[in-house]
Amino acid sequence: MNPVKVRNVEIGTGIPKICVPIVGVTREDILKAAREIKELGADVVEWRVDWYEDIFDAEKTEGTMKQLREALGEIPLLFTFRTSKEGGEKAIETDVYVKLNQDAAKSGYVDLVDVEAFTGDEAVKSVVETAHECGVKVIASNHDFHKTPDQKEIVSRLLKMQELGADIPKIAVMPQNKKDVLTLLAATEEMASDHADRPIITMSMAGTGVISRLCGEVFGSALTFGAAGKASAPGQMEVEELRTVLGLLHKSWRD
Ligand SMILES: O=C1C[C@@](O)(C(=O)O)C[C@@H](O)[C@@H]1O
Repeated sequence: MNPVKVRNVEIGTGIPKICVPIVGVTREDILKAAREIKELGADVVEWRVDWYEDIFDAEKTEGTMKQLREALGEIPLLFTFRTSKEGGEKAIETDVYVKLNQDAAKSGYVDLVDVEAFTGDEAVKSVVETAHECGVKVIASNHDFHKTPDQKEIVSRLLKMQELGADIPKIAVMPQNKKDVLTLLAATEEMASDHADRPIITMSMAGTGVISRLCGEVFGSALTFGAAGKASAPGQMEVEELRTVLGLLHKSWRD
């Protein structure tokens, strides 16, 4: 397993890292959330730019990104445009999406970018290439807000992300019952133990899947999303509670 180092945070070793999303609409809201998260503490902050009202104005976006970087100090920043196809707030053309991510990587203000793995292989590879040239890490992602694919399919999607050159493959799926949560956990364990040469991130969403956001250290998910106020997906716990549970499990769990 090769951990991924961003600033002072090592993703892929020890307690799963906590990533807190910012889902503000205005620059003011976004910076306010950043200051609050800095107080609360987070290993990584995700800026969900699909919520931002000026995301298609390159100048304003760069200005907000710069201020966000300053507000966060040394906390690593993940830039994520979640498309409406995968549960996000806005639709976007592929070429605009690629450029947005490449510009973010080139800005020097972000440490990681999220690229949706099913954007098209060439598009994904070009984001990965630019990001790596800029020293920025890439999380490839896939979301199913309706169901949980079978174990083989989940593993094959994560493998595809690894093959496309992502530093961290990620998948979020919706359980329709408790067995679906077990399927996600089994796929996580299989991928982490047998196939992955890098950290992975997985979660089963909503209340039914909440256990999957807590047990990453056991089954092999390196990072978990926790909310500071407004959650960016169903099932996220509040950061402080999440940190407590992860710490308690870490104390007693041995492989
Ligand atoms: O990909 C993910 C995971 C997520 O959907 C979750 O379920 O916690 C939350 C999103 O903000 C993030 O980009």
